[in-house]
Amino acid sequence: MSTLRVKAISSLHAEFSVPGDKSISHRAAIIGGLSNGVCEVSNFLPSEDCLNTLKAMRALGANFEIIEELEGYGPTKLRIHGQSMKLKAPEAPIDCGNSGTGMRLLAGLLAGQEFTSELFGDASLSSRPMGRITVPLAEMGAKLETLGDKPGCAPLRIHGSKLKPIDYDMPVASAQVKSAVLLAGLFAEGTTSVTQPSVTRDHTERMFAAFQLSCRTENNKISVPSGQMPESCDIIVPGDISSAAFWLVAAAAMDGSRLLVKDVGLNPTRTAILKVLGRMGAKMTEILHSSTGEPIGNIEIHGAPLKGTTLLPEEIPNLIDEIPVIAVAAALAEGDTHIRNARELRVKETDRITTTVENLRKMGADVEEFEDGMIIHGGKRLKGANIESHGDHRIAMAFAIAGLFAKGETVINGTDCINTSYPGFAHHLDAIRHERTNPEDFNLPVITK
Ligand SMILES: O=C(O)C1=C[C@@H](OP(=O)(O)O)[C@@H](O)[C@H](O)C1
Ligand SMILES: C=C(OP(=O)(O)O)C(=O)O
Repeated sequence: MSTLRVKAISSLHAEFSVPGDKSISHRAAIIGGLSNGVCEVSNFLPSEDCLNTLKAMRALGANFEIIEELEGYGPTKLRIHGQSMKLKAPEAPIDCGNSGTGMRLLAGLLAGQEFTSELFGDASLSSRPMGRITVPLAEMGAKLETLGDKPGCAPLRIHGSKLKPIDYDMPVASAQVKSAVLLAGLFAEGTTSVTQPSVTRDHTERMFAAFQLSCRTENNKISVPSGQMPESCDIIVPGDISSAAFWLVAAAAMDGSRLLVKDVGLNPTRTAILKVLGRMGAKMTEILHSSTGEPIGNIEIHGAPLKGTTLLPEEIPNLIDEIPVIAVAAALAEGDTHIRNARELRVKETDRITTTVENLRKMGADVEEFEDGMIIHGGKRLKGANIESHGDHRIAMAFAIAGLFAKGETVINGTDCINTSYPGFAHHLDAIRHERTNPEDFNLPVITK
């Protein structure tokens, strides 16, 4: 089991970009693989989650060629050969690894195929709820079996069939469920709609538009007609704001620091963290430099003494993956931070309410746990501790950031999981820990094939 050791730093002055967006990379692999030609994808995220989705699409017939590779990880630039909506039956069960997004989106895709397939994942993924997708997909006419030891959990056996369209009132604010139903909708006979209880990330809708698939959003109802063919196109994946969030928090909480994160996704359904850090007192400027498809830009942030805040219920889905590191920011801020209405955290890679609270307490923070979140009474000096990631990438990275502020050494146990979403995190952490200011020290090694 690998570990990271972190000590406090006194300044952070850096400029760099983070690897590609995980959500967008999954969708580029899936929709590119369905398209009617060759798609070049730049800044693809070569993390384990996205590589599993890419391999899944290859098992379904959509091959890819690597143009550029992040050394030791996988493709950052590739060419996907679309299958014009005609997938082949995979020869073996498909491994989704640790990825809820991969499994749920692929299940939607497979529900409409005229063959039987199986999806499985690691222990964490095998304990996450799949009923949220099997229910609407069964309503569309697919037969899905959950084969896991835990009821309603993976592995999934999917007996695909001709689908009928549904008008689905989604009970949870989940972009994965929405996307699974919309992908299935491409293979249904008629128009499929999903109504979401509040705005969730809209990368599927934007990716559909990039591939010239008609898809309408009106008052939180998203509708997709069937009988469409995705027109192949080239995709540039922006940097992942969920990865940038770790450094944004580090800079925000360090008075006198300056950080410039370049070429990062600024999709408004993902930027709630910027609003929260702004309310906490961080000084920020966003400069948008491209807004076709997915908005991309730079974020410049200056640290300041932070104060507590309350996360708004409608913000929760738009910063769900950033909550562990927001909790770290809250522990470093003066006053109370209320994180409630966030029950969804209990069904992520770990129960992130428990794992965040447990590790914050180990570091000396004052935290109250609730069924749907936590209240953090900030301002106590953090102390180094032995942190357990429990195999959860966001927990491992969030507490590496906490370690940059703690008295004494912080040891994070179980850091291999970081490759789920952020290859190169250890390199960036090393540059930050050594208080490097030269942008070149942050570059990750890319090999052209
Ligand atoms: O659609 C996506 O790409 C994602 C949606 C979110 O999950 P939910 O849809 O379960 O909220 C998020 O936590 C996950 O990391 C990525
Ligand atoms: C929850 C996450 O991802 P997924 O649901 O795809 O496993 C995450 O990346 O924090």
